Amino acid sequence: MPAPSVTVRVPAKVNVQLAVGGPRPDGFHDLANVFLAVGMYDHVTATPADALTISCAGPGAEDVPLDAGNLAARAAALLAARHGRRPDVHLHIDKDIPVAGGMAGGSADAAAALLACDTLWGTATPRDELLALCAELGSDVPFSMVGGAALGRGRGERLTPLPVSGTFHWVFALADGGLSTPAVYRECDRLRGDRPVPEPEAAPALLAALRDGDAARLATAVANDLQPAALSLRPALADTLAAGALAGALAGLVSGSGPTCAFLTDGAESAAALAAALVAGGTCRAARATTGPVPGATTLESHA
Ligand SMILES: C[C@@](CO)(OP(=O)(O)O)[C@H](O)COP(=O)(O)OP(=O)(O)OC[C@H]1O[C@@H](n2ccc(N)nc2=O)[C@H](O)[C@@H]1O
Ligand SMILES: Nc1ncnc2c1ncn2[C@@H]1O[C@H](COP(=O)(O)OP(=O)(O)O)[C@@H](O)[C@H]1O
Repeated sequence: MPAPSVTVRVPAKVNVQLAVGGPRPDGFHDLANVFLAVGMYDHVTATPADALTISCAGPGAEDVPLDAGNLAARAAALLAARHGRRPDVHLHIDKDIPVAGGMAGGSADAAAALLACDTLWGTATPRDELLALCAELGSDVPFSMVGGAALGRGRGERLTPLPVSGTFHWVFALADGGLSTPAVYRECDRLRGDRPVPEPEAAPALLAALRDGDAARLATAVANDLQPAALSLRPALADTLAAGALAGALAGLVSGSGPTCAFLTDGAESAAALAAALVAGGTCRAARATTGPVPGATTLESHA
């Protein structure tokens, strides 16, 4: 008999539109956040243990906290408390999503840990309760659980699924080091100064391009209100965006709070060529071609 364990695969995200409102009294910002889950994955494996412990392997693992501050650990502790049990589990995170990269790696691990522990412990938490726990853990965590494409309102946690035709081809230019999400929101506020900020709204043309699977139209509609702030904090990202445009991307933008840059292409071949050109140009640490939408957190193996 193998040791009882549950492995969950969970994808990264890109924000094809991120419209950011003014700061709220609670420190968050209202958003119109159009999420797309893309095929870059972390894997979280839950195994019974005497106490809640975490290990992590993969690129950037040295920057992932292994204490109670790890979002996956917080997820396990929250689920255990909800069911009045001890969080007696070891969580191993196999990381492929860039750490602090604007691709929701920590949120992904939190969603995966919730699903893995719920399966391992047989707690059978109803889906709507799992999603409420996700929202307690972080604004992006509900989307990591559901995947696909969705519009996030409020601070990004109130989701409406979006219809998408076909598959979009992306290249992600990975940067050295991360950017702090709160610092990027603060910089966004600072750059805006006293200017009035409109209510964030999803662009109808963008939603139509997703629905129709039209990459060329999507390319004209992608937008990220956090991009000026990310560029202000990390000016070298302008070189990465320029390199992608020069190499033929349909569109390029900073992913969420950055520093990963996302490029839309018209197919798998263009994506592979663009990734090679970006790496050869030397403006990024690595470049990865992949597609979206893909499903959210998914249980792969269960030996419970
Ligand atoms: C910017 C986005 C875009 O999807 O993702 P990343 O680029 O970080 O992956 C998200 O809004 C990040 O969501 P997430 O990383 O879950 O943020 P949370 O843990 O909820 O909040 C961390 C901090 O970010 C800021 N924050 C977050 C969400 C929001 N709507 N307004 C904010 O101002 C606040 O300073 C908050 O204290
Ligand atoms: N499981 C986790 N994976 C990655 N980072 C985590 C995790 N748990 C907590 N963190 C912390 O969250 C910060 C943001 O990481 P991450 O979620 O990868 O980036 P982003 O918010 O840009 O999408 C990291 O710098 C790290 O300190």
